[in-house]
Amino acid sequence: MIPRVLSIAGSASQGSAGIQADLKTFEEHDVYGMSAVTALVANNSVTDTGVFTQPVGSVQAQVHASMEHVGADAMKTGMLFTKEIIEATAELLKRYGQVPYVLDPVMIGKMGTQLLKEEAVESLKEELIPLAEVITPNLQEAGKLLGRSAPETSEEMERDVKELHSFGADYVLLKGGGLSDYPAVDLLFDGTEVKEYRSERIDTIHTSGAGCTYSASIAAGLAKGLPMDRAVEEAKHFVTEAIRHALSFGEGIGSTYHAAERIFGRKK
Ligand SMILES: Nc1ncnc2c1ncn2[C@@H]1O[C@H](COP(=O)(O)OP(=O)(O)O)[C@@H](O)[C@H]1O
Ligand SMILES: Cc1ncc(COP(=O)(O)O)c(N)n1
Repeated sequence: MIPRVLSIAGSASQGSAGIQADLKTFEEHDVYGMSAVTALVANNSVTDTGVFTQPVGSVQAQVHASMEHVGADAMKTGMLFTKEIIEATAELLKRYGQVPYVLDPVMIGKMGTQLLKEEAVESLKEELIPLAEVITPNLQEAGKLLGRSAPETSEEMERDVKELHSFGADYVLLKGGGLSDYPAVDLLFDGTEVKEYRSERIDTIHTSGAGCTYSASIAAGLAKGLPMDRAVEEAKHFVTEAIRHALSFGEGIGSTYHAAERIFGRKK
């Protein structure tokens, strides 16, 4: 049977991130993608209230529908926005989530939109992180979870990836995309050993959806039965090509190109 992956996340109407990035990424990995939408994010220059949260019952109904009709080999969560949705998601994962679970602790979008309420950070830490096989914070998210400023050097990244492991996920993947003076280095910690995933830094501002694409790609790899280090390695190649061939539509931060690896291959 085709591997199946469910993403519980927000809709990013402009197509680069969130559920849209997840489903495009799942398709590129030949896995069957499903979604439970937590909120619709439609920020633009015309409206200033661009986040439309789903009621908890809607998120529950979507997960029940996909799990009862299809089932899943892996799950991922992205934008969860409220404490109530986080609590409901934790219940759903306990009921259905006996499969690898990738938690992307989405907090702030690249355009500056708040994607997790401040008062929900503690619930994320207490209720969801202990259920995760892997969490994939960026530098700012790592700082927020640890209650201090974001790491600014590779030494601080190494310190933080180790501390984050005590929150209860099996693995922590700390993404170093935000360290602009360094190559794009991410650190994976399993409680014993820190493993490094490195690519060259691509000179672009168009990285919207990079984190979503990376975590969705990891979830797809795990659904196919890859061990964590291989799933991350494959996903790192996938997201690097998606950034290399990012799409600029002329306004603001453009989109990672989810089909890049299929169309252009991997740069040697
Ligand atoms: N300019 C870049 N060139 C190459 N890789 C990058 C670049 N920016 C980010 N990455 C990589 O993209 C992935 C997503 O990371 P990051 O942008 O830090 O996450 P997020 O989108 O959650 O903020 C990581 O593997 C990171 O190293
Ligand atoms: C609905 C939604 N979810 C997540 C992100 C984060 O995107 P990124 O992968 O660029 O951090 C986003 N911008 N919108």
